Amino acid sequence: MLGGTFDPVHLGHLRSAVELREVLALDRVHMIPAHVPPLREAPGVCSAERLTMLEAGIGDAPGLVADGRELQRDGPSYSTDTLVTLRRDYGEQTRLVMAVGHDAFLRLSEWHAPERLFELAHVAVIDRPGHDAPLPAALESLITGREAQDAEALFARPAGGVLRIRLPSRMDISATDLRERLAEGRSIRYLLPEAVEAYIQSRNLYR
Ligand SMILES: Nc1ncnc2c1ncn2[C@@H]1O[C@H](COP(=O)(O)OP(=O)(O)OP(=O)(O)O)[C@@H](O)[C@H]1O
Ligand SMILES: O=C(O)c1ccc[n+]([C@@H]2O[C@H](COP(=O)([O-])O)[C@@H](O)[C@H]2O)c1
Repeated sequence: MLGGTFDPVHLGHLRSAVELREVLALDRVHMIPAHVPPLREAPGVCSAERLTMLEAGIGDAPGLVADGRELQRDGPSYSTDTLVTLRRDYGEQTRLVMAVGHDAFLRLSEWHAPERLFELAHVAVIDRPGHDAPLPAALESLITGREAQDAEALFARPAGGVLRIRLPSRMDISATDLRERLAEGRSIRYLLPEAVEAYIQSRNLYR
């Protein structure tokens, strides 16, 4: 699972998904837009449009799935609730991984039921350029004893571990920067898939 606000999806997300799948030999990466992101203000673009952009961005990429399951629930889109549904789909013994960028990981101890999260999945932390702040004390204690040195050690169990990953193509791209560029009438070309740019232009989003 790679969840996000995806407002809009960009190449930082998509390359991370492709490389996670390769590096961890995953069958599938479910990219799941948050309907109601729990720890940030409501996005300017509705979840249905963010899902449409994600579908356009993924195109026919093997193993990547634009998964709209969080749009089916009201209230904050807690990742534990989503992982419960993925667990139900894949069964108790399947190894599940929730991937987050380092910036999102830093706030994990503020999430809804973080201990429960580790009963449901492993957490893979993706290194992200410009985001190297040290872990807060509450997070350090949450992950004590959970860190795995490599994928083999992580996957000895179906859930409960933490793995830090430095993916080959780290990209200094953020949705915040894309929204600012669009608001200022500057180019976003080559920072996200052309199909997503075309959708944004056709709907005049982020102006
Ligand atoms: N360039 C990137 N490289 C690696 N991980 C990323 C990158 N951009 C986002 N992520 C991760 O993808 C997930 C979803 O991110 P999100 O949709 O919030 O994108 P964002 O670019 O961080 O957006 P915003 O600037 O609006 O906060 C988070 O776990 C985030 O850390
Ligand atoms: O479950 C939570 O409490 C929770 C709190 C904050 C963020 N998340 C999830 O983390 C992912 C990245 O969030 P964001 O805000 O960085 O786009 C996305 O799937 C969110 O739903 C989840």
